[in-house]
Amino acid sequence: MTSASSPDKPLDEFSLIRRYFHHAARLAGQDASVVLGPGDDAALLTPPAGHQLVMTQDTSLEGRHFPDDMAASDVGYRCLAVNLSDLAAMGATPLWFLLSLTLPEVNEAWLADFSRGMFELADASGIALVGGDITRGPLAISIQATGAVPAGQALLRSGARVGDVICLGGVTGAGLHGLHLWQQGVRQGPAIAHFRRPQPQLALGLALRGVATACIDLSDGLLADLNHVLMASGGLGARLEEACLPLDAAILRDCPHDEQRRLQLQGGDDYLLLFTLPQGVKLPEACFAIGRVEEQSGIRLLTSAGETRQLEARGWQHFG
Ligand SMILES: Nc1ncnc2c1ncn2[C@@H]1O[C@H](COP(=O)(O)OP(=O)(O)O)[C@@H](O)[C@H]1O
Ligand SMILES: Cc1ncc(C[n+]2csc(CCOP(=O)(O)OP(=O)(O)O)c2C)c(N)n1
Ligand SMILES: [Mg+2]
Repeated sequence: MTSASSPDKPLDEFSLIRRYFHHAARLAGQDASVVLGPGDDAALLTPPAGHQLVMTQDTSLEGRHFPDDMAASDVGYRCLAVNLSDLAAMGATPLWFLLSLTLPEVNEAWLADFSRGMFELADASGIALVGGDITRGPLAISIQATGAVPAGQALLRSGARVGDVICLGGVTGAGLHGLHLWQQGVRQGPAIAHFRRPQPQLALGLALRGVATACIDLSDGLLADLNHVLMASGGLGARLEEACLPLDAAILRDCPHDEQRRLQLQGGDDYLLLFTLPQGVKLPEACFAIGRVEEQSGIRLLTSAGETRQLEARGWQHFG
């Protein structure tokens, strides 16, 4: 975040909220579920009949989740995207979100860009900002998002069964590759776009309801997140086929072989869906079948040379 502050007296907290985050007025009449948005002690919302609410929260910190020289509009977009990705993984339709902002100072240019980027994705995804909180401190953005699923239809991590096909909603690796390129000063190209503005797979999540046996979104890396599904499904294992693992064209071109594998299997920040399908179910468009769920615990790779290699389910971790 740059520190250009306004020469004028900074906006007070309430004016700032009204100026940049009172989006509810634009939603009036458009979203009848929001009885009261920002402005009262709490939001007042009407859940859709016959649905269960799906709630998630993710915090993004400058320097840890996004680089300190990332454009504010991309920061706004990204912080909401990572939460929508969790709703997608549950098969939920987005409804409402709360925004908790910790700001080192009032920088109006930054706030205008941040809110523009955030609302760009909010409007495109049909999710309404209904409240939040603002405090002073090192830049941190925490979003709590709520969605809905018809009762009993949420996609869970725990439903994978032996014999299920393990599938990917796209090509992994671009998230971390984008971060590495960013750190080298690159500011353009598909991997950078992917890192700046991850695209939550909401439509795929909806299409997988009643079809997929388990689902998760990839934030920490393919192996680490697949391991969450296998553990939640009763300690199962998996066999992945090297020949079926899709490799990003730019990674193939730019990176040495070991790095290609690391980005593909352990790179975080992909925000794609990983899901399991019962054998014989048609693979959704633009998805990849990469292996099978097995009884034997652990993740194995069947290499193109026909050897079986044990893989460590390592990925991004904040601690340890
Ligand atoms: N501080 C916390 N208190 C309660 N539950 C938490 C906390 N942090 C994470 N969780 C829960 O642990 C689970 C895994 O969280 P996380 O690793 O952040 O998953 P995700 O990648 O889906 O965001 C989620 O169900 C989340 O709600
Ligand atoms: C500046 C910067 N350094 C490193 C990363 C890589 N990174 C940070 S957190 C993370 C994993 C996802 O974040 P987390 O807080 O674990 O989200 P969750 O799994 O809860 O969705 C990754 C891959 C990044 N995105 N930005
Ligand atoms: Mg989380």
